[in-house]
Amino acid sequence: MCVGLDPEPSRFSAQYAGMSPEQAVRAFCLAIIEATASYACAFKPNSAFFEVLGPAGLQVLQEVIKAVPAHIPVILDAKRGDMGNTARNYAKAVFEVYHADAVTVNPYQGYDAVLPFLEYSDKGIILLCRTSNPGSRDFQDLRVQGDDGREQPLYEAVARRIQSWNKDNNCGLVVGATYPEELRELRAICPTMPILIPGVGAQGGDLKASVQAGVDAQGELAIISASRSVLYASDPAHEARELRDAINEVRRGG
Ligand SMILES: O=C(O)c1cc(=O)[nH]c(=O)n1[C@@H]1O[C@H](COP(=O)(O)O)[C@@H](O)[C@H]1O
Repeated sequence: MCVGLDPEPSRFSAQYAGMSPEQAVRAFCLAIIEATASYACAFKPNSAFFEVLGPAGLQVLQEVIKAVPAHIPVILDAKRGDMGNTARNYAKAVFEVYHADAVTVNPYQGYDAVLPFLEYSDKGIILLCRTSNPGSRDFQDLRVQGDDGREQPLYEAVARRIQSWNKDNNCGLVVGATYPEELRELRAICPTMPILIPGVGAQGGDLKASVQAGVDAQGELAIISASRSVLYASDPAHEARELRDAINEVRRGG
């Protein structure tokens, strides 16, 4: 169970009223980390919610990442993707300025655009494959000829190609919980890759189907991520524990 940190001050409770947006976001995120850390396998701050605060937001993002206990990985959700020297700067920013342990990357620009991230061989590079939103069908479902010569949806071709990029065993996939059938296919194509699975909770993804389809043969490596359903619950710690327990029950065959 990964807690997504997507802080929206307009949704905060009254205790944060009177603070500046950046103070409120800092205090809110630190409180969420403290309340949920014992149930979380990872935290996933989404950079948009910090960038929107202006320069102070980037400072807050740094502080929030630092506040996560050292044994829990931080996935910076920034969905980066650009060519050569730009990608090098994005990768350096993510890993050397913000000190994230992993990052979400858009693979659409191809290998050379992802390589600057992959070269951080001790960091996680989690590549968008089958995203959770309804519009993911627009391009990701298009039929293409894959490396194996077979016609297949683009998301499958992406997953197969990423297998060949995974020389340092540091790649993962993003597959939405809203598409459990596709998740099952992708787990079969990538049996040993971690899969980040957002879309449970607010987006209505099927938790049981996603866990069953997303885990590897040992019942591991499915990172089920929820943001709003945990952050804005009346008791985030309770919500996080319930989600963690529900995931583990399915892993045990429940
Ligand atoms: O990369 C992601 O994390 C991501 C991929 C995807 O396909 N769908 C998706 O919702 N996300 C992110 O996961 C979070 C979902 O938030 P909730 O719907 O509130 O749980 C947001 O930060 C999204 O940007």
